[in-house]
Amino acid sequence: MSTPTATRKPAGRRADPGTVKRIFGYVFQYPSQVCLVVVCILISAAAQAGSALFLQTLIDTYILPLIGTPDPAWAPLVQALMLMGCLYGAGVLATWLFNFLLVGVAQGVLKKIRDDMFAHQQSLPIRYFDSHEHGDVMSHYTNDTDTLRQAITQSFPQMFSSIITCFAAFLSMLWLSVPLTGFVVLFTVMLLMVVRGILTRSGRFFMGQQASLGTVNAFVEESVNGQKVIKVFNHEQATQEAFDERNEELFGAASAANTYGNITMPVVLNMGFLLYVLLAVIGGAAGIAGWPNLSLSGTGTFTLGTIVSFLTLSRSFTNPIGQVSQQANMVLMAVAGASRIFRLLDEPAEDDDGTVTLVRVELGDDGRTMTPVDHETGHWAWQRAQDDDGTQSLAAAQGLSPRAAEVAAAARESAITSPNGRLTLVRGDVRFTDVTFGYNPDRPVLHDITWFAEPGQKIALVGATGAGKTTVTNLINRFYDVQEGQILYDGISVKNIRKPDLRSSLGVVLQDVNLFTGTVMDNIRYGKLNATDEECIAAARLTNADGFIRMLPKGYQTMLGGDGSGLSQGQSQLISIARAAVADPPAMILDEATSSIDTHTEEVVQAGMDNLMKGRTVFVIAHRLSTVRNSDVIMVLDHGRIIERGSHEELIAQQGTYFQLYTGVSELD
Ligand SMILES: Nc1ncnc2c1ncn2[C@@H]1O[C@H](COP(=O)(O)OP(=O)(O)OP(=O)(O)O)[C@@H](O)[C@H]1O
Repeated sequence: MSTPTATRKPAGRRADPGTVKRIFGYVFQYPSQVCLVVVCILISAAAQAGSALFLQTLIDTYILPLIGTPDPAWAPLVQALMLMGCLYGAGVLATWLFNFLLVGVAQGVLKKIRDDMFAHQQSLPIRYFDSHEHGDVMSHYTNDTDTLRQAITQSFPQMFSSIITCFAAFLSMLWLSVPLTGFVVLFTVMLLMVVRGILTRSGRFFMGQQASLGTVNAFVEESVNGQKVIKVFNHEQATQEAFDERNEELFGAASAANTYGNITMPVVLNMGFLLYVLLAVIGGAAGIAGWPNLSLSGTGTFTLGTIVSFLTLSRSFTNPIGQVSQQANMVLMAVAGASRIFRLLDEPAEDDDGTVTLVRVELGDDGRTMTPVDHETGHWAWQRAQDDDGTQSLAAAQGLSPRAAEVAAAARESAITSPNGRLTLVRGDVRFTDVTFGYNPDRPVLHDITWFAEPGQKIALVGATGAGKTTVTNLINRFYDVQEGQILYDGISVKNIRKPDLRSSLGVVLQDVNLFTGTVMDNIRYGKLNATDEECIAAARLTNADGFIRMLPKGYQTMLGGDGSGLSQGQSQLISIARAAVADPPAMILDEATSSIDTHTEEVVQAGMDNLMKGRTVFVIAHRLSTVRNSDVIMVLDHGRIIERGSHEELIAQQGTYFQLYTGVSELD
């Protein structure tokens, strides 16, 4: 099946509204920890402001009176210092505790998000994977979640803590002098305007940075997978250039975002120093002139203690603004990452309106009575839901074209249904009527296809590359749904069969073998998770995989890498055939399943397959026409249309396209 990268969607570049709310939705799943964190942050901020405020008393009440005193009493000063130490200690302890708690909360949130993402990913339709770059999807689990971790452990708490500290410092400053506080506030408003200007510019670059990171990831993943092809075609240079282009884009977005991000703190710090100097001058002058301080604590004059304390508080007031703006950059980045994560989570899951399920049945002597059972019997049946009187599951005549209605009636006629009408024996009777389909609805790939497979037949689909053979099988197992026409499976519209049941009735072996990390035995057992070792070995024997598996260093216990490393392509294919065989499904789709197996082995495997599929329907797609000779029906597809249909002998006798292809007069093009 072709999945051209060009059709894949680029990553989104704008954060979605409501993202922060959703992040907090996850965070508040840990209510007690979050409450404790808030309390600790409050304690830490109060300790900071309290100790700064205490400086005034310390200087004016405990230190200045001692200056010039011949026999100073140190005890009160020591007590005051100890009190201040306790204040600092409480602050440090609270800060440590909330940081400690946040690590647990953040990791819990990330685990939950990864779980949700992976679970949702399993429910997404094939269309999603066909249209999104795989590396980009993967970067949701790495880069995007990492930015979120930073936001939860650092940015959000620090922002909250900064706001509280700021507020506490503000009240404390009012306590010391209202006019000086007014001056600080005015100065801060100016500072905020500068910071806002910087942040507005950096915000959009952070989203771009996350999206570019996804693109770079996707490209690296694609190049690692395609390393051999790159080398064979000497495309190292071109690949390098393509990578540089993407890397350059990432560099641009990241530099822009971080340049703006990184200048915020220095700007705030330097303006803070300026304020510090201005306050020291104004406070000092006011003190010398003896101006009233007009404080909330009662009007007095500016003492040395007041000025020192006020200066410290002014730092506690402006520094958090710098921290907030610094963290705001991180938050913007996290929101960008989280937006991408939530976009994946919001992708509509594969819909499934099917109600008909697949059950194993014991078949009565009359050939019609069916009793659902748990064990293997070699017979399956489609079971209608309790509330389905047949109009939902069986192909209803209404809304169908006359031809489709006729086919549906004929299919119903030939279906073997239990006396109570709830069970229909699975026989592998598949009928396509007037099916038109395009991956993009505007560009049909299959045009008005009508064909049928009788139970137990081996149906071969042949035709040029891109003719639509794989697409036909994609429609049978409902990776995609038809836009027009109907597909019946034992007289039941495939749309009415629950997708998992439909798919477990169809064993699929693809040309692109995907093995998973694990032993050979595990990989075969993937076809049926509760299969015993004996069943797996029997399946391997049947498909002729047993011989080479026993030659492997540890036989069935040999570990395989996810890419089937250590095996030849043909051997990987044999394992995937054994995997399908162990599932023992009622019908099978073999899409170029034996293309990498030598002709001799293929004959043996084919014999095993024929054995396995006796009495069941098999759909075979093969370019090697010798392998489809013994099919009951061969259909020749050309540009999405069936142009010939018949047995090998019939088609040869017709001397049409198949004859030309078979005899080599014409090539598949
Ligand atoms: N996921 C997809 N998205 C969009 N177009 C697709 C997709 N898969 C296949 N196509 C297009 O549909 C057409 C039929 O493809 P299909 O894979 O069915 O051909 P095929 O006959 O199986 O070819 P081959 O013998 O090369 O496997 C092609 O033009 C192909 O480009």
